[in-house]
Formats: sequence, structure tokens, C-alpha cells
Amino acid sequence: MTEAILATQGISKSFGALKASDDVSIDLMAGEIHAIIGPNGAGKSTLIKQICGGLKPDTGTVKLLGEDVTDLPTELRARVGLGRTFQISALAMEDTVLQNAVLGALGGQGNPWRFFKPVLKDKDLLDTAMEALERVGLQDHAKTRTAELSHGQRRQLEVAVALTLKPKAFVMDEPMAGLGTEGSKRLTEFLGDLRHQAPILLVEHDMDAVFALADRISVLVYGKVIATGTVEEIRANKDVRDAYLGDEA
Ligand SMILES: Nc1ncnc2c1ncn2[C@@H]1O[C@H](COP(=O)(O)OP(=O)(O)OP(=O)(O)O)[C@@H](O)[C@H]1O
Repeated sequence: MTEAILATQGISKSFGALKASDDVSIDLMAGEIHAIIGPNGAGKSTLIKQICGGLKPDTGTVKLLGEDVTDLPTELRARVGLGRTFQISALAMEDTVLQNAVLGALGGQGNPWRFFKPVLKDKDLLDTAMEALERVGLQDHAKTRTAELSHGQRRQLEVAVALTLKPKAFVMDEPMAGLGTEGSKRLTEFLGDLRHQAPILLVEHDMDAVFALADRISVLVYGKVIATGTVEEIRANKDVRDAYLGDEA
């Protein structure tokens, strides 16, 4: 069997009596978009935090490329290949698009003393940053102040920043949030293509985007995965309809 790029095995996390993650095992295979959906409070953010390193599971493991990364801090997970984009933008709005991308690429070099060097003249960093901007179609905006980008372009820049670390897998937390219909459509197309570069674990409330993009969907309810399957399987699953999707599905 092909090995998962990213996987959780039996992850549990309690807050007092509340089980926010209850024995969660999910995997992300090469080339796929695996969406995690579930009602508010189902435990999606808690799960993502454990995968990315912000929260330690009580039990269970997180594996990246077969290596146990459960005890690694967030920055080290990023360096070994976990690319993350956030629900709230981590971009420096007053900096240019290129500066943001260079800062991302700098993070990958892992040497804080480099901050004292003129990084915008470092050819390797600039090349890496420009390559990432080209990949997301922002190369013509390299000198634009980030604050002047549209919402959708900022999302693309976040992906570019993540790309500078050459991720083996992406974890995306609600990338469609705040985008209009047109922006969501464009980002949907972009992510559909990006999955071939690195697979994407996607937490998303926009069901149109999820159904258009996901190769597989896992449904979380009260911290437990109640179903994993293709879009068709999830749409047809009675437990899922009862718990989450309602009649309109
Ligand atoms: N630090 C914490 N301390 C106590 N309870 C927490 C903490 N973090 C999350 N919870 C609880 O754990 C449960 C899962 O929360 P979580 O934010 O993971 O859900 P979610 O699926 O991401 O929700 P949403 O879709 O609303 O973002 C909720 O009942 C929440 O109140």
C-alpha cells in the first residue's frame, strides 16, 4: 500500500470532560485534497492544531512522510514539509508581495542571524520567492504593497509564502473565508491544480468548494470521524445527512 504523506493515528484531546478529538485517524495521500467538515464545535480547529504543532494530543501520533512528528514544534514541522495557511492572515500588510515571500523563504533557511544580512539582495532567497510568486500567478505584483492586494490575491500570496518552504503537504484552514463568488471560484481552480504539487488537508465551511474539490471527505462530529469517503459516498451517507448536511444535501 502507498504510504500516506500526512497521517494522524488515534489522536485524542480532551478539555476537562469534553473530548474535542476522539480517536481520530485520518490520512492524506499524494495528489489528493482531503476535506474535513463538521458542524461548529466538532473539533476541526483542535485537530488542525494538533497536526500543525500548536497543541499536543493526549494520545495518538502525527506522521509526516512516515516520520513521527508528534513532539516537533510548529516551525520544525514546517521545515520538514508541512505547509500551512491560516484562517487569519499572517502577512505583513505594509511590506511588498516580494518581501512577504522572501520572509517565508528565509524561514526555511533556519538561521535567525540572517536577519542581519540584506536579505532582499540574496539571490537564492529572491529566486525561491519569485518562483513561488510565479507559481501562484502574482509575479507581476511583486512590488505591490500587500495591503493593496484583493482578498483572493492575499490568499494566493499566503500559498506562495508556504510554497517557499517546498512543502510536502498543505494544511489549509478555511481558505475560502471572506472571498466572494468569483474569488472562491478562482481559488477553487487554483487549489485543484496545486494538489498535484503537494496534497491538501482542507478545513472548509464552503460546501460548494468542498464538493467541487475534495477527492475524499471526512466528517467530524463531537470530535469523532463518523465517515470518510468520496463526495458521492458522503452525500449519500445517512449518518452524515442526519448529523450535518440536513435535507438540502
Ligand atoms: N482551549 C480550549 N479549552 C477548552 N475547550 C476548548 C478549547 N479549544 C476548543 N475547545 C472546545 O472543543 C470543542 C471543539 O472546538 P473546535 O474549535 O476544535 O471546533 P471546530 O470544529 O473548529 O469549530 P468551528 O467550526 O466553530 O471553528 C468545542 O466544544 C470547543 O468549545
